[in-house]
Amino acid sequence: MTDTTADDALPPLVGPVEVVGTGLIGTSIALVCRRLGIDVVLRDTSAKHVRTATGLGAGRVATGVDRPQLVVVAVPPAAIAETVVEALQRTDAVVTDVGSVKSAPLAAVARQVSSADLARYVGSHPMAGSERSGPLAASAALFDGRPWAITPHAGAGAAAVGLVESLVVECGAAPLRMDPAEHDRAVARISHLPHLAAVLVAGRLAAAPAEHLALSGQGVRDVTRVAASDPALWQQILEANSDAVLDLLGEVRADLDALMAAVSAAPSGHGGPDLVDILARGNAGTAAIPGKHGGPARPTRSVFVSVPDHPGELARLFGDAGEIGVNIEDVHIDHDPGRPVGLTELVVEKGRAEHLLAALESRGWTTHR
Ligand SMILES: NC(=O)c1ccc[n+]([C@@H]2O[C@H](COP(=O)([O-])OP(=O)(O)OC[C@H]3O[C@@H](n4cnc5c(N)ncnc54)[C@H](O)[C@@H]3O)[C@@H](O)[C@H]2O)c1
Ligand SMILES: O=C(O)C(=O)C[C@]1(C(=O)O)C=C[C@@H](O)C=C1
Repeated sequence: MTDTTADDALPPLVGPVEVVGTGLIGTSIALVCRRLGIDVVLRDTSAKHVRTATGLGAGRVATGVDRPQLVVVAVPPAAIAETVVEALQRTDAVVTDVGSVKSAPLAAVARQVSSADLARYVGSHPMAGSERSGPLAASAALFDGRPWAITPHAGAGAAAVGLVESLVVECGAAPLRMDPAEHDRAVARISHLPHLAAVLVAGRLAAAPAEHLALSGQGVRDVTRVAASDPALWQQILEANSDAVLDLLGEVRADLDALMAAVSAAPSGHGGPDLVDILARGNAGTAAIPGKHGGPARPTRSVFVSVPDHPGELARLFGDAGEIGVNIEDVHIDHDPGRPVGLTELVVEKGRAEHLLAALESRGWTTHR
């Protein structure tokens, strides 16, 4: 894997950019391009999605005479290869796709186009998204600071690779060049297995007694968020990467057996050494996840603030944090049923938390230490 990039050496993205698939990812990319003043043309098998995306200001409906500089294919995984082939044959543009799996679509495209056309195709994959689908979930800020894999094949043209990297940089993401097969093994571990773990945990909730669910706190929400994603999309992702996913599931099956043995061996339910080793391995895994901006994760601390449930109060809290000079790394908002306040958790750099607490209190905010 290579961290790129010398921005000034990249070919400029001037457009038009054609986006095929105006869902969450396609419309988000289109919004970024429009913000840069680039002409964006939109295509989708769903006329409703194109209408919604144009209504959001993401671009205009494609015509028969557009000459795109770049085509971005943002359709579901099973439709990627045929859509990339169609774009390579219909235009003379550079073509990228944003699909979650890279090797299988590349192999299918390579079987169907000439090597000259294949040189204009460069796969990519933004590591940003949501459990929501469709254009209404889109945001121009979706890719800010996120990794975005670029997975050129051996015959890809240098200018085509550079143009795709320009798109990634313009979207505010961090480009990482990777071999397609290595990419697929990586996402099996850092995206597909976590998704399946969330699904298994959330599946245990589906028919749970109401009095169990009434106790739900942040832990279960943190672990299950992505399980709310579109099952049809994820079926296609997992089928396209089944070998790498199955290898990991086999390892997890062995881990589960070890975990069950450790729990049952624990003296009077208090956890013996094996159990604590397994739990500590989880600590090591979470510590290994790089921080939002790459490199090791910076230690953070949560600052809890009560926010009155009135229009403008959250904006005032964020404005105050900005004036105090503390960067908010993440935010969670919990509503207290029956009370006109929300509990807002601001995740900030650990060393800045005390300063933020004191400064917010001096401005009249109710904090929880
Ligand atoms: N959802 C995520 O978090 C995420 C993140 C990174 C990459 N991806 C990848 O991006 C791609 C799009 O995912 P999404 O979340 O935006 O899905 P989405 O369902 O929000 O959007 C997909 C869009 O493609 C359209 N479409 C379907 N078949 C088409 C076809 N043959 N031609 C033209 N349009 C077609 C649909 O109508 C829809 O508007 C997928 O390949 C997915 O693997 C998703
Ligand atoms: O944040 C989320 O909701 C996601 O699931 C995003 C996520 C991921 O696993 O990180 C999911 C699938 C995509 O291929 C890329 C990104």
